[in-house]
Amino acid sequence: MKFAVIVFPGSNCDVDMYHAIADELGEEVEYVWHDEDDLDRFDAILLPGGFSYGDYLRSGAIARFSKVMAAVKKAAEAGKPVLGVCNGFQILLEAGLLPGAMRRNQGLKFICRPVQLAVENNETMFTSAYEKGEVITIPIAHGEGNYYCDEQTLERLVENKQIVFRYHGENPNGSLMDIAGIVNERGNVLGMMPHPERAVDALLGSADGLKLFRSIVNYWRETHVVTA
Ligand SMILES: NC(=O)CC[C@H](N)C(=O)O
Repeated sequence: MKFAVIVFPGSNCDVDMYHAIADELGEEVEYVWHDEDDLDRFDAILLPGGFSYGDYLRSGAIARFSKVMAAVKKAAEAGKPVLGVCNGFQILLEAGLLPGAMRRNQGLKFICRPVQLAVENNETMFTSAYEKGEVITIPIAHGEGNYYCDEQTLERLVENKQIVFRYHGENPNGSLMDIAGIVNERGNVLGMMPHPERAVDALLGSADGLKLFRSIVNYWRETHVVTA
């Protein structure tokens, strides 16, 4: 299975993402610069965190016009797994690949620390290796993670089980319904504020993020590898 890590000017979690896939997961991975327009050779697309274009206007608001985003849309339409973490999530929202928007954190401060998440939906291609309701520890690092959407959208998210991760115990940024991560209706595009790529080894304080990447590989094998 081959992963793409999309790199924008200002990305800063691309190396961690690459490390998680290459060294911890043991799968093929390649960096892809934002001005590429063909992602057909990849099976899954990863949009890492950072400060693309310096977070000017709003986080992700400029990156979504990058050439590569048309190819990300195409991959999403083809049903390939697309994961956006933190700034990657913000870009997916700005690009309209996920519903809703991000506001500044309620306390108006950048927050960088581990938080607890509850796995709300473990029936996605990103979460099948978790138990339903499992509480996991994953670090956050953002200034704009206060997820917001209108009432109708929220109802739809709940009805379709699109809320995948919720903050557990304490909500660090004021997001609606403690939302930490959502998928699109089809279930193949996941955006999340916490950083699973920073939680792939007990040495880093948690390895809980690894199951997310394993779920993607399991999904891909189930759908692509033919066994006798
Ligand atoms: N780690 C990140 O991706 C940061 C995202 C974005 N720049 C923010 O502060 O909200």
